[in-house]
Amino acid sequence: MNDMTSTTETIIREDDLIETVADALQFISYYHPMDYIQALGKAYEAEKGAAAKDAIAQILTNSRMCAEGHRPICQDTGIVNVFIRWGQSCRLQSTRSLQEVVDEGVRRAYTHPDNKLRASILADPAFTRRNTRDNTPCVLSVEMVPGNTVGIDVAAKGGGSENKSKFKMMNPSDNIVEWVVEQIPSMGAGWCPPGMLGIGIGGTAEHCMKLAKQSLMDPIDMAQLKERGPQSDIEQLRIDIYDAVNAMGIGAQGLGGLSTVLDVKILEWPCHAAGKPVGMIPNCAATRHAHVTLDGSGPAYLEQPDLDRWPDVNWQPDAEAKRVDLDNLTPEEVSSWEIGDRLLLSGKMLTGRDAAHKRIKDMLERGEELPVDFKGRAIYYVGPVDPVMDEVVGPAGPTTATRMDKFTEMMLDLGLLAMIGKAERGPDAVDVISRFKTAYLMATGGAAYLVSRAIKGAEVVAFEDLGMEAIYEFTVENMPVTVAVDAAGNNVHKVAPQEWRERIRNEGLLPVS
Ligand SMILES: O=C(O)C[C@H](O)C(=O)O
Repeated sequence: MNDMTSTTETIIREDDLIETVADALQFISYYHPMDYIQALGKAYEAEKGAAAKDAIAQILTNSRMCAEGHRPICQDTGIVNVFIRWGQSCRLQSTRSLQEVVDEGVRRAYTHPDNKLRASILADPAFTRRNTRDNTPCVLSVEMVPGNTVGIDVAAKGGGSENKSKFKMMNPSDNIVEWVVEQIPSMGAGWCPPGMLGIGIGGTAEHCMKLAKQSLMDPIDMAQLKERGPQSDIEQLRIDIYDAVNAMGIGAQGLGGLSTVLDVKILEWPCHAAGKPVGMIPNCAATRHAHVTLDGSGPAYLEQPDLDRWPDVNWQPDAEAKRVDLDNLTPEEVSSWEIGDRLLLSGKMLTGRDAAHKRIKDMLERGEELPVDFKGRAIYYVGPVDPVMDEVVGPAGPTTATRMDKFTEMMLDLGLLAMIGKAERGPDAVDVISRFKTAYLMATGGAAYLVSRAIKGAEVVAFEDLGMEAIYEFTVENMPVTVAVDAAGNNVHKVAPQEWRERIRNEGLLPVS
């Protein structure tokens, strides 16, 4: 009962809130929301770009594997965002703050022994960047509302998509569609399209960003909206942005294609006459959120989805893919690869991401000897989830390679032959790659559990204190990757979206919905 006039107090027990948050976070770590997975299934059917279709197939296959195996959809199990609508007749029975109680739920979820999730949260972000080890604290927003229930939205937001958030304090007459279209190229593919765009309009600088994030909690309904037609200016704006962004041809993982966004969500709030604040936050292929309601009767649990409703897509490696023996990799072989080539990697590779690269740089500057020899090796930009049961490693998909651009010359100077990550490389990194006649390969972001099946051995070889950011040596068997930058300096993320933008325009290919 959600009764404004109710005088009875509802007691929300601390344990019930903790259990509810923990259960919801475990649930969303392995079940995609049904609306997302079905919209992605439709995008798969409609997709005409072969590389983008292959990437979507990997994401769909990964999604089903995670739903069946109860393991995380993505190695980046996110920063927890919790939105609570607290009914004013409810009282939390606890001596701890609401933040502490919700964080206890986060802690319990992320350290669950059967499905341990990755701890990605670092305290002291500007300086020592210490991992808090249990993914706390979450980012909590509370709104007091009439009633005697507590509505909770939990989301686990990936870092790659959060990194691409945008904000502009617009002039009142500025055009929002034009601004969004201007931002999209600078977002690259690090936000793991196809996903959603959440947009907040109005309020103040900080409030429009919160609205943008909150809008992503709504289910995907663009197909229904287009079918029934817009009934408000905001709905028309959603459609205009959706069509304009998909016409850009960026496609899944930036590989060129018809589906870049599956939906555009907008929330608005009145604002000052002098401005028009607009915030935009993309959500990646690992879209994870759920809604639960507490009414004082005990913990709230989410209903298990019907796995038969997952699209029937079973990704298999391309029969034409080139097999690569990493243990005998030569500069000549690397130079022979061309953008778009599908490779199946076997043998040993090193891993390393942000913190490891920074430490290597610091050690080189101090003239210290590195603990690992990179000569002739391939490096995979990844921070895996810890293994459970008989796994050698948990889900281990790629992280955004662009963040490693500033270290690329240093690493290639150490003799590295190939890099594996996700999304595009910047122009400087592409120049360095072609100057050193090496290559950048991409794995599919959002297919972390599927990728981890190719990893047969994993051993930490340096910087163990960095946790998931340590340097591992992985032994892989037929790990699927695509050549994204070749030794000649060709760049798939530059040419493919261009080609698809023209095809969409010239052949009248309608963006899917
Ligand atoms: O942290 C990660 O593993 C990946 C990150 O979400 C990214 O997309 O770059």
